[in-house]
Amino acid sequence: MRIKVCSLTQMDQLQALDEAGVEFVGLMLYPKSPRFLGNLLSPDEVRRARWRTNKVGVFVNPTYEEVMRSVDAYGLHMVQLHGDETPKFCERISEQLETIKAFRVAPDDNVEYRVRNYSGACDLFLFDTAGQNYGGTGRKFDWDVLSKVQFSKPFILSGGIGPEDVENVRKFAQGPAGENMFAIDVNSKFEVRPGLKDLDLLKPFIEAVHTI
Ligand SMILES: O=C(O)c1ccccc1N[C@@H]1O[C@H](COP(=O)(O)O)[C@@H](O)[C@H]1O
Repeated sequence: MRIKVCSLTQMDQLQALDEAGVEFVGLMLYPKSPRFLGNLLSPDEVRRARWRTNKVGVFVNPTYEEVMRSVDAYGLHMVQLHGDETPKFCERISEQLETIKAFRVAPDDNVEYRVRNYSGACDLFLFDTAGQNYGGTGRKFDWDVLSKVQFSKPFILSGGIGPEDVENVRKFAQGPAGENMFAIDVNSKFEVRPGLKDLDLLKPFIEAVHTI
């Protein structure tokens, strides 16, 4: 199973995750997040780095110009839209580069209905847990709601996934929704503090996830 590690703010951590074979790393470009990249990394250094990992810019309700400026500055490979972006906006971004549309799932949500207008407007769906803020809740939603959905796009499973979840992810990947599951996404459960990951916790987890 592929893995995305979100909200990195240090060059040495990005380097270590690339060496660990992480497929996607997230750069938090939403200024209101406690994990906001701000000027913690040099865009030039990030753009020039020769990593195999894909750099994903994470945005909440950005303008088209903001996204494109960051794509150029950091050399982003993908964009994750984690707010209330319309299908039209997602489509405009996805004409330029691979686009992940995030959906924050609440109890009893009709996921199939929520995603219905986004099939042609993005490349991947991401399912996270609904909360007071836009993301980084550290809480899981009921993954079973995905088991009944007829998916038109592959998805990334997100929201509160932590070091103890390898077997839960394995079981879910073997179930009815598993064939559409493209990757998992981890974030706050592996933090020392917002923006700084505990690599000792992450590395064995990454290895285990890669066996799924
Ligand atoms: O982490 C944040 O601060 C954040 C803010 C705004 C939008 C998205 C955010 N993070 C995303 O939330 C999910 C799940 O995180 P967690 O595992 O529950 O901490 C992840 O995709 C992050 O990209």
